[in-house]
Amino acid sequence: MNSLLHVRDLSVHSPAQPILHALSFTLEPGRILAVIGESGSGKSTLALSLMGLLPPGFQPRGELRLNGQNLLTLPESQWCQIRGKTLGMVFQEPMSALNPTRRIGAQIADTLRLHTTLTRSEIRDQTLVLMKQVGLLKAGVSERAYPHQLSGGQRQRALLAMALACKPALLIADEFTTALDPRTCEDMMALVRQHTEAHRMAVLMISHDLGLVRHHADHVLVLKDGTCVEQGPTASLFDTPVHPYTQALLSMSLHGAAHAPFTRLPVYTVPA
Ligand SMILES: Nc1ncnc2c1ncn2[C@@H]1O[C@H](COP(=O)(O)OP(=O)(O)OP(=O)(O)O)[C@@H](O)[C@H]1O
Repeated sequence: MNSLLHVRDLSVHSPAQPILHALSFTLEPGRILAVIGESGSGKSTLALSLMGLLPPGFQPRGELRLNGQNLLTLPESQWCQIRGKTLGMVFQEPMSALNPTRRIGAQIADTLRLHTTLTRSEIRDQTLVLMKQVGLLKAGVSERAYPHQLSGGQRQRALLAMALACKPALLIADEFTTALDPRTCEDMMALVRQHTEAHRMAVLMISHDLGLVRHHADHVLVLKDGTCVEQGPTASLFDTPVHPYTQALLSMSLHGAAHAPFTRLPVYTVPA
């Protein structure tokens, strides 16, 4: 089996309620898997499980294998080695992921310093290469700028530079394009695609933008109330959705709702 990520029977309980129910899927190197579903369906909980960042009191069960290793059994010290190196992460709100007191160049360099054996001058050169790749240099952003001196889109570009710095095997992207203008969004996705092709990076992408998902994802997994109701190759899932919930989700997007947060869909009960 070629899978980079093998999720089997992943369930997550919060102290109050079950959040995810026996999710199973695989992700191969170089592939993009999109997870879609209404607000509250558990997409971010899945992303946080994959990064070992579940809130206190949340209990994951099952198997989350990355390159064969079950992440759910790892101590925090080993998670710290994986995050930023094998696992890259980008989120919707970049300000919460950036240190407001450190310059952008230094924060990108930190990732390289932590996870590579590059020399000081190689790190400086590579930081500039990354800033160029994500379009920060072209936008006139200096490596000496602080996060508050950047626009939201520029901060997101800086976060992507940090996430891609160590050429991760898997990128978790949780609604990271939501606040971006269409041009920046396409630039960012193009860079992500370049990494999937050049470095065989796999991507688990969470998005409410079904146009973006259709254009960029290879596979799609549909979540409803923490349960996977349908998953499959993007073209067939969009062209011939089988599950009534998927049909309803996609028909909402046809009516122009793809770029807005989902409103509640008609209640559909998943058969036991
Ligand atoms: N820190 C938390 N404490 C308690 N419950 C939480 C917490 N975070 C999320 N939940 C609950 O877990 C469920 C799934 O939330 P989650 O954020 O994973 O959904 P989502 O699909 O990512 O939603 P959205 O699209 O709005 O980001 C919801 O019922 C939510 O209330």
